[in-house]
Amino acid sequence: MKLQSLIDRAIQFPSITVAVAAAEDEDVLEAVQEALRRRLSRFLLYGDKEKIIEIINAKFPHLINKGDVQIIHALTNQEAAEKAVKAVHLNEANVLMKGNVQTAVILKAILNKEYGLRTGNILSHVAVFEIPDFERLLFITDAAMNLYPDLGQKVQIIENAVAIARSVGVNWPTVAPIAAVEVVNPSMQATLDAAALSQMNRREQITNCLIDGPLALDNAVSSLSAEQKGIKSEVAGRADILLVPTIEVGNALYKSLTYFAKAKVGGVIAGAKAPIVLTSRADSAESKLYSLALAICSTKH
Ligand SMILES: CCCC(=O)OP(=O)(O)O
Repeated sequence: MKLQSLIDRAIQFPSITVAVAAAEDEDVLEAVQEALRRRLSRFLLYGDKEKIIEIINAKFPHLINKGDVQIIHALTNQEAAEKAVKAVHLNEANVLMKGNVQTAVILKAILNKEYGLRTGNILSHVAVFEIPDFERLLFITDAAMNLYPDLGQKVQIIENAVAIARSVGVNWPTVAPIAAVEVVNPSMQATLDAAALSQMNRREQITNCLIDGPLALDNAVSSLSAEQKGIKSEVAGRADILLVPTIEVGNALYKSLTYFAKAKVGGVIAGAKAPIVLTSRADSAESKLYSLALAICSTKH
């Protein structure tokens, strides 16, 4: 399965409005151009207006006369993030998109008690990868938001990721809580949580998916590795979603897939009032477009 399938799916939904925080970035504006070309969405671009127009004039001149794009000036990245979040809060936009702004700055606005986008649920990051020589899309959570989730938070992180996977057609995803080993070790919290999550799934406390762990990364994604190690698990070698134990594991895995394995990626924050497109600032325009498609698929239409 390819990430292009996300765009094919997103095209079928009615066009929505996306609020971009700190849009003064070439890759962001290229993704905007590609989304407009496919009639995926309209855009409210928040940021340094002069810089945005300068990049558009130099690189994407067709954008400037589009009625589907509105540019709103903001003095700082923080102001751009606040204004974009407020636009979603006020239902002027259906999706929020991180532009050239640090994750921490946009998260602060998202979590604002007055105008932020929190619901009762935990917010968590879900990334989906198309990896060369790997036959299916692989979801990884959480590489960007929750630092050291406890068991209760992991339950909600899985539920958010399952909802995202289902929104793009992976209807009964297999979930591997990842650890350094595939046996329960009382000294390793990740293995204890993985065992508890698997049992909660068996007892239908976590539904719409199949969870089994702990699994190490190799036996989660490779049946051969699982076979060689004698691991009997319905998820081993078949994992659709990898639940990582900490943000460091998730973020390093995310970036090693994109930098070393040349994977393509799309990423969103789930569990908020509206989907939030959140990639690394250094990700390509293509990745930002896939992320937008993922957000559109997961929007309540
Ligand atoms: C999903 C990756 C979040 C991240 O690490 O963003 P930056 O690279 O922009 O810090």
